[in-house]
Amino acid sequence: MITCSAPGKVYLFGEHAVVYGEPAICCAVDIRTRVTVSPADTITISSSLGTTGIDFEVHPYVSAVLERFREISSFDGVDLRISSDIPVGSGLGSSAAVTVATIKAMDTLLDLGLELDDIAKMGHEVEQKIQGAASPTDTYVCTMGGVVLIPQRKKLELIDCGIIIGNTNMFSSTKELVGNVADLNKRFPDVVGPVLLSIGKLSVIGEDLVNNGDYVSVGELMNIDQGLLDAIGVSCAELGSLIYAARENGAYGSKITGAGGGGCMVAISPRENVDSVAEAISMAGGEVVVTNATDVGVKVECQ
Ligand SMILES: Nc1ncnc2c1ncn2[C@@H]1O[C@H](COP(=O)(O)OP(=O)(O)OP(=O)(O)O)[C@@H](O)[C@H]1O
Ligand SMILES: C[C@@](O)(CCO)CC(=O)[O-]
Ligand SMILES: [Mg+2]
Repeated sequence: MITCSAPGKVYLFGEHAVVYGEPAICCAVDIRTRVTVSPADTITISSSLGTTGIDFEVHPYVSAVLERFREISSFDGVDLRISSDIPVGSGLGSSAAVTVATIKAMDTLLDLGLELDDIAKMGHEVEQKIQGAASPTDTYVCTMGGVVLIPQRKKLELIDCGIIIGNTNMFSSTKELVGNVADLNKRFPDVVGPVLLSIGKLSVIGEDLVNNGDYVSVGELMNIDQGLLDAIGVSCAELGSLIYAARENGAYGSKITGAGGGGCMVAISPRENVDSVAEAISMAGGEVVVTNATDVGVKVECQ
């Protein structure tokens, strides 16, 4: 029996624009998905979503990973169990974490010796296949851990401040939100194009600010990013009220994280303000997760 885990993530800047090749800065957080595999005669996938075989309705990401391993290796079956602290479909990279943890678990079970870069690449291919369009960001950061700049795949300094997540508990599908932005861009390219370019500029400026620990400026740029994300239709009233509650109660900055349209917002704050920001988000109706950046990417938990 082998158990592997991978972390969730929050975006400081750049979700959606990164799908169009713009830069993004993304940070792994200390909330993890665990995948346990043992050899079996047939394929069984068990999670909070149900128990299935290969099933692209219920378990699309894991099914795609297992099909991929059928192409590169041979195995009769596998008993695969998922347990996760990352809320599903909420902008914290649950799909990337389950994909990458499954790849590492199958790699370890079949003794294939994949490198981390191979795992991130396979994870990206799986997200592209299932979502239609996907950037390499989520699968790369949850493979490598830390704070990463995409598309350069460059590690930045780990951020050392409070990270407070507020979950609206409204499910949102990344595939659907990415599709909505694509439609808007098709209809109004002269407006949406420059917005996506501006989002990309935030990461160009943000790289040094992150490395220098200038979280006041990082927070200001996160607030600008939120305005631009709202402009392309991926915010909503519930996210907005959590985002403003955080800003009014001591956050450096706050914004949607991930696909938006529901799911989670993220705030960064001085450590001494974490409690007041968390309480404000909770009072505004959000489910709060206080977390930290983590350098620990995908890993074997036990073997
Ligand atoms: N613990 C889990 N068990 C089984 N499947 C999961 C699990 N976590 C995520 N998934 C799969 O990932 C899908 C959600 O992925 P989606 O990309 O829409 O959201 P997300 O990854 O949480 O958010 P984002 O991509 O914005 O960070 C689920 O519908 C399911 O197919
Ligand atoms: C919305 C998006 O930019 C982030 C999802 O976490 C999609 C992607 O990068 O694949
Ligand atoms: Mg996802």
